[in-house]
Amino acid sequence: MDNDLVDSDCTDTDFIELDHVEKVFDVRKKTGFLRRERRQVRAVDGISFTVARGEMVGYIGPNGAGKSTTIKMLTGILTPSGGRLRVAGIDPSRERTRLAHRIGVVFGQRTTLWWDLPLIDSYKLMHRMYRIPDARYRENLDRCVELLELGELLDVPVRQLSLGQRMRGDIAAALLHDPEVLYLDEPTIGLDVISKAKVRGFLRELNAERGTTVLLTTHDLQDIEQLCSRVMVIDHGRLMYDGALAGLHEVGESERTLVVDLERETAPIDAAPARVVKVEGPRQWLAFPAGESAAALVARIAAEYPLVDLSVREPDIEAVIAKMYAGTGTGSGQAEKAAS
Ligand SMILES: Nc1ncnc2c1ncn2[C@@H]1O[C@H](COP(=O)(O)OP(=O)(O)OP(=O)(O)O)[C@@H](O)[C@H]1O
Repeated sequence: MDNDLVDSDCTDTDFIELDHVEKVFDVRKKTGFLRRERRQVRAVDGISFTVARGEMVGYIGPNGAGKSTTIKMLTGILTPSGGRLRVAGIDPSRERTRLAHRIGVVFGQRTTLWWDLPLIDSYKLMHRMYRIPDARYRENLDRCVELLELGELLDVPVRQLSLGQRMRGDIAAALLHDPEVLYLDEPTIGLDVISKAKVRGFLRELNAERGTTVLLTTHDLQDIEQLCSRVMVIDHGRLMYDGALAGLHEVGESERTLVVDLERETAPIDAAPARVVKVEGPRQWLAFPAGESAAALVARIAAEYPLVDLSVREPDIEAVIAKMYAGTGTGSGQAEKAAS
């Protein structure tokens, strides 16, 4: 990584910096045959936070919360309506091209690859577009091909790749120019368990080895649990929580579910504070506080019951956030305001 490229007006602790950032969209809505009403949608409503160099942070919230809008401002695609925003000391919307050499972006629902070209041709085009020195391009490509298992896929047109293969291809594309910051918008959406594990493993390694700063939006709490020590929750464009995932579970009093398969039907398992919420033959579902260790609970059950198999299900983000609001009485903020 090119540490010598770091701007002097940015320190390692405020590598990404948002200070009361706002984004307001003007929307025209048809209200009658010839009538249109102008409305303002306050997609991001005064958000402030900093991310240190090398941090991996989850950025989560319900649909329409303002996550993508924030990421688009952080890449320079959108200009904030108010507030101050810097990435590596750069104002993204003013110096979008300069910033592009320092950041990588992966949108899970869209691809940056050329649909009809073999994967390797997209990478060759990026090599030239970003003017990546040959040796560095080769080194980064080899590393991504190895760790993301892309070797067999390089000559396959992107349109023929599975979703998981395409996602790994997109992640490699975002990293060929050695970005210091990687924004990932739903990188595991629609992937099967094995593909998710590959993507997560790769991101962990990237962060550990290269110190790449990662900002991750996702609806999958396991992404956060396995990758991020810090999570920020936004809703209605406002920052509602910033801290550890375990703390979020406490605020939201959320529960995880342990699904156990026993050798035979038994009476409901007695393992407080976990409680049986459903029984179907030899399979039982136990809800337990998300902040508690699943390993300790499993060990207790395994010692007393004929356990054959088990899995742990995470609460979904919407449920955690809904409970969080129920506990604090917040979250009913108005995101939309009539402009005139
Ligand atoms: N270009 C736009 N014009 C008008 N409104 C917009 C525009 N882009 C986003 N919005 C609105 O801003 C709000 C925040 O949208 P955003 O896409 O940032 O949410 P999100 O948290 O990424 O949601 P999701 O999880 O569904 O992707 C929504 O109300 C959305 O309808």
